[in-house]
Amino acid sequence: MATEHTTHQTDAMTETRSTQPESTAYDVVVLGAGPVGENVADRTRAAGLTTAVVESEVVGGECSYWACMPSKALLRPVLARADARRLPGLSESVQGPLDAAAVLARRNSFTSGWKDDGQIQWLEGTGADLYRGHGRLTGPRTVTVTDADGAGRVLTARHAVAVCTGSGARLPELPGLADVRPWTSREATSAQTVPGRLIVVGGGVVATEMACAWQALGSSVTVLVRGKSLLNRMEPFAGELVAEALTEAGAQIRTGTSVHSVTRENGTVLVVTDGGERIEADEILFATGRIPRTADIGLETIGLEPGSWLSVDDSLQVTGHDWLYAVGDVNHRALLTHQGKYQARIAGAAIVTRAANGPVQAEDWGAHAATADHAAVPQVVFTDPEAASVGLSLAEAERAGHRVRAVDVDLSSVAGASLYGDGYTGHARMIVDLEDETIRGLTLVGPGVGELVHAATIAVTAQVPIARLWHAVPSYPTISEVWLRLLEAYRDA
Ligand SMILES: Cc1cc2nc3c(=O)[nH]c(=O)nc-3n(C[C@H](O)[C@H](O)[C@H](O)COP(=O)(O)OP(=O)(O)OC[C@H]3O[C@@H](n4cnc5c(N)ncnc54)[C@H](O)[C@@H]3O)c2cc1C
Ligand SMILES: NC(=O)c1ccc[n+]([C@@H]2O[C@H](COP(=O)([O-])OP(=O)(O)OC[C@H]3O[C@@H](n4cnc5c(N)ncnc54)[C@H](O)[C@@H]3O)[C@@H](O)[C@H]2O)c1
Repeated sequence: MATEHTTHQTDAMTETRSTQPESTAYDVVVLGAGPVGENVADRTRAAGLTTAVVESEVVGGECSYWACMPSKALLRPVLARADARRLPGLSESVQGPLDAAAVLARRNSFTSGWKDDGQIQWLEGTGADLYRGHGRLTGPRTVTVTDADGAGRVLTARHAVAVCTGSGARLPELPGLADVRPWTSREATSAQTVPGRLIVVGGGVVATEMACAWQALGSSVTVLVRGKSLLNRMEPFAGELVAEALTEAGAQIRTGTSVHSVTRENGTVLVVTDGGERIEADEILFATGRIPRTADIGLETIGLEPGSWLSVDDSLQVTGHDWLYAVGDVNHRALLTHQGKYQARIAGAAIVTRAANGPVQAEDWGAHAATADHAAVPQVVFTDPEAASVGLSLAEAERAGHRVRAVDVDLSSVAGASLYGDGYTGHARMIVDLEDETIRGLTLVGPGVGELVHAATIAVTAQVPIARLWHAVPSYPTISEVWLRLLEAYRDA
């Protein structure tokens, strides 16, 4: 790959030569090699733009090592056992505890022992140049990389810098919290032993998934939720059904409960709640949201606020800087790997088109607009039962001023669901826009529904009219027949 090495020193400056970092020019510099940075680089390289990628930890980012992959590796045996336990003839042989050591070992293999050789190989296959070290903007179009030995290197970008530095765990401000050595999502996904008792603080996705995993692996889990319910960004029945199942699995869920203080003595964690209750545990996980990894990336050198989420337009360009893109978690549009990778494809295409002075298709659903971020973000919560959604919930649709109707179906009425497992419990809600009779959102909760959500994503994204959906016939007897029940419920209401 052609790169242009420039030495900024003149002969008159030879005495400073040894202290000036070497400078290398690229078409594109990508800061952060998580799933999103990798995909931006893949797109710009595919179009022949020279591309540098800077990574301070491991290529593959949070998702591969401390988030999606290890968490789902922990949860998969939990969900498989729960499914098996719903089937007479099979349930008798899966009544015992999970082999936690084997589950943790399989999880370890999915993170390649937290080594990134495979991901580096993939990245190098794209033709991008990898720089290991901490990257900071040091002015417009300029990134300085400081490696582990403290040596600096300057990378300049002819066309674009893409900030893809992701997010980190947010901890509440509680006195002495650092001394407690709390778990964040990193420890919750990488722990090598099962704590006897685990307190989980938070009611979001990380809290519910990790409560489900560690309870099944043998911990006694207590979830402290400051609000009234779990998963409160989804339809209310999602949090209710997941809470019921977690409770049935043995976890304790305390809603309306905040941590007043937390200490650790002789290895034991003691939480005093705002109601004065004292709860002891061996570990405590704070699953209390995310902060952007922008505190130390030189934003101040280009007039932006360090530590802030980076606000972007639909082509992922940072407001006020035509050479700067912020893609993935760092822009706070949708903190999900698949959505960040979608943004990466859009941003990559926009960078390539602008570099060639081509026409930018920034209109809704155009090649250079991440419109789905507003209209059709899918998500699967891998708890037992799974909760899957795309688009707007009823509350979100109403808040946005859409004239909608919610259509509800009990999933146990679907033949495929009752075959899937005895006592199948689940629920579906479709949000129909009454202006054009298209679907604005769909939420499914129940065992195995995660694999169903993409059909809904297509329907929402393509704005398929209800009249046409009648011709999309689901196979009998699959859980997908919920679509028929939803259409019937809409027609007959
Ligand atoms: C426990 C957990 C489970 C999750 N499960 C799912 C799931 O099942 N499905 C899903 O879609 N999403 C899931 N997510 C969300 C998903 O992990 C993120 O949306 C995704 O990782 C974001 O990708 P990213 O590339 O934007 O950021 P990251 O994955 O955070 O990658 C950013 C990269 O930038 C690097 N970096 C940061 N600063 C610098 C710097 N100054 N210089 C050089 N490099 C730098 C970091 O080291 C890192 O490698 C989960 C999150 C958590 C916490
Ligand atoms: N399967 C998946 O798709 C998946 C899995 C895990 C995480 N993620 C993504 O990662 C992101 C982060 O997840 P998360 O669960 O950490 O964040 P979240 O924003 O989903 O949930 C945070 C929870 O912590 C609570 N909280 C915040 N501050 C608190 C405090 N001081 N005290 C008590 N409770 C507090 C909130 O009320 C909320 O219940 C999410 O946006 C999610 O999309 C996705």
